[in-house]
Amino acid sequence: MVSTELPPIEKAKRDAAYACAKKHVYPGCKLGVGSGSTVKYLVEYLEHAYKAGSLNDLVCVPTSFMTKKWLVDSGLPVSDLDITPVLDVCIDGADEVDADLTCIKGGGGCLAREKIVQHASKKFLVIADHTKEAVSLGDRYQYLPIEVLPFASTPVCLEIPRLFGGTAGLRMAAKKAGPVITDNGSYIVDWVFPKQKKMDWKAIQTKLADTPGIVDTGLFIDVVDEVFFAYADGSVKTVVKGEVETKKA
Ligand SMILES: O=C(CO)[C@H](O)[C@H](O)COP(=O)(O)O
Repeated sequence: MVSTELPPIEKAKRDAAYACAKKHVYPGCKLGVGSGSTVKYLVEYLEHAYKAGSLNDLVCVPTSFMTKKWLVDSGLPVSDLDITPVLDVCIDGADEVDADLTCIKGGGGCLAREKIVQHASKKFLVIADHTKEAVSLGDRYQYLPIEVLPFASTPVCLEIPRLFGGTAGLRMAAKKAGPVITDNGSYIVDWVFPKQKKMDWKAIQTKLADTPGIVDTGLFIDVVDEVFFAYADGSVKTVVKGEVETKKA
């Protein structure tokens, strides 16, 4: 659809996004749209398909300020969960995906809204370049983003290492003095977890979700229906709960 030469990693992100959207987005689809640089290519695909008339009556529910702006700038129909509380499909990126399709998300700080939109969707699909593929979480990406109410941030930073080891600290802004503020007005605590082979992520998620002040974590467990991993050679592998299929893009 777009033939611009891209660096290999960007091309892989685009291949993953296009392959997923071609298979799963249809006219009238109520679509949750994730956040991050891979999702930017999903928005590019949607714009072209919508303007070409092949995605009539599409409705997009964004997971972040940034994605909403991309959708609006692309002329795509934008809604929210008050108007469109039940979605057909949600497509999002990830920071790492393990062999059980458990994901770490939140590198862009949008994890709470991403999880809410995912939960509102009948199907959840992940698009990723090959650098996100792992056997176990922590193989490539060493920290878990956690959204925290500002009032609770110091106790939470102390409690997480006490419970599970590692270190935890506030994510600091790059072009502002002080912490990153999420779209919900919260902080992000990045927990650098210990590099153990077997972490019980379900138990960790339960414990963290029970901790006062934690809004949510970037762990997405047992919610992924299909992952699209794209590689530098142009192939795209889809993984559906244990079943793998690889296609040339
Ligand atoms: O969870 C996210 C944002 O909160 C993103 O989906 C994740 O960080 C992947 O981003 P990218 O596609 O830029 O690598």
